[in-house]
Amino acid sequence: MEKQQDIGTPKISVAMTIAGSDSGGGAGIQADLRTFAFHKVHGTSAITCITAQNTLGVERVDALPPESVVAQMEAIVTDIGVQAAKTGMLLNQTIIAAVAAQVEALNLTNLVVDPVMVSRTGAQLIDDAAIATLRTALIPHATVLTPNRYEAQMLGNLEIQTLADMQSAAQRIYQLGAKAVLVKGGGLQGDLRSVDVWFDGQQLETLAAETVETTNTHGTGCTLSAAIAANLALGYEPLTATRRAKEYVTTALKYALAIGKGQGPVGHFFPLLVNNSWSASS
Ligand SMILES: Nc1ncnc2c1ncn2[C@@H]1O[C@H](COP(=O)(O)OP(=O)(O)OP(=O)(O)O)[C@@H](O)[C@H]1O
Ligand SMILES: Cc1ncc(COP(=O)(O)O)c(N)n1
Repeated sequence: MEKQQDIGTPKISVAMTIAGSDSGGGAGIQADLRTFAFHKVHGTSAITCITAQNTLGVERVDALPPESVVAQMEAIVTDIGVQAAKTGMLLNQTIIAAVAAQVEALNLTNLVVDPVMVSRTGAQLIDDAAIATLRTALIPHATVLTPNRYEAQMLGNLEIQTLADMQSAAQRIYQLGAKAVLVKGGGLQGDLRSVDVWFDGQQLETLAAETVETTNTHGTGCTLSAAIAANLALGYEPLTATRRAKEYVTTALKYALAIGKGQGPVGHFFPLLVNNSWSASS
């Protein structure tokens, strides 16, 4: 018998998401793992809570015990190892405190913190005690912190209407200790919806993209932070990782999925479209 040729084992980067499950598959863990897969990064997950959710909204949320979240992180990092991680919906103060302590204990360095506190429509998702712990215990560990308009208003303690307001917010929030802050424009009006502002203590950058006219925007924030983490895992510098992630989100928004009766999710796998159809048959 002929000897099988050794083709070797290709190396793959690994990323971890610490976030909630979205039963509708549009945001949370599901969006993060699809984003990692698109970037050819192996995705691992520490689940914080289970949401009963669809394109119309969240019906119910069940938290996992903080010990479970911490154990998932430990199981992943001590065996497989990760080159980058992101946090999404952490839900309550005890989970936030436990995740922050574990980030420190496991010495996670490339960390994207998506401070899921207020929805794009302005509804507060976590209580004040949880926000306080996020601010003091987790945010200082962030390589990139990605608040949306309302989260930035809360963290920066100011109103945001204009590009100048976004710039002030990024500079103020930077004082909380993240290495870089990206204030996202999705919750603003007109073309500011597709503009984000970056501040890393030195560079103040405006990241602008084409505005996509769609109501199917569910999961854009999760997808952006997961794509930043994927690009960090691939070895890109934080600002480059963020620019690449923004390009990905913009294209995914162009191919957003018109499913459900509400806001459909972005189309993570647009390169798989054939003749503008998702149908598997030719
Ligand atoms: N209509 C749009 N066209 C292009 N880019 C957009 C649009 N809406 C949002 N974005 C971009 O999507 C990313 C996510 O921003 P957004 O402010 O929507 O975050 P979020 O509120 O956390 O997300 P979500 O809407 O999923 O809760 C940002 O880079 C933002 O600029
Ligand atoms: C489980 C879970 N996590 C996060 C979000 C917010 O998602 P996004 O801000 O990307 O719409 C969500 N709706 N559900």
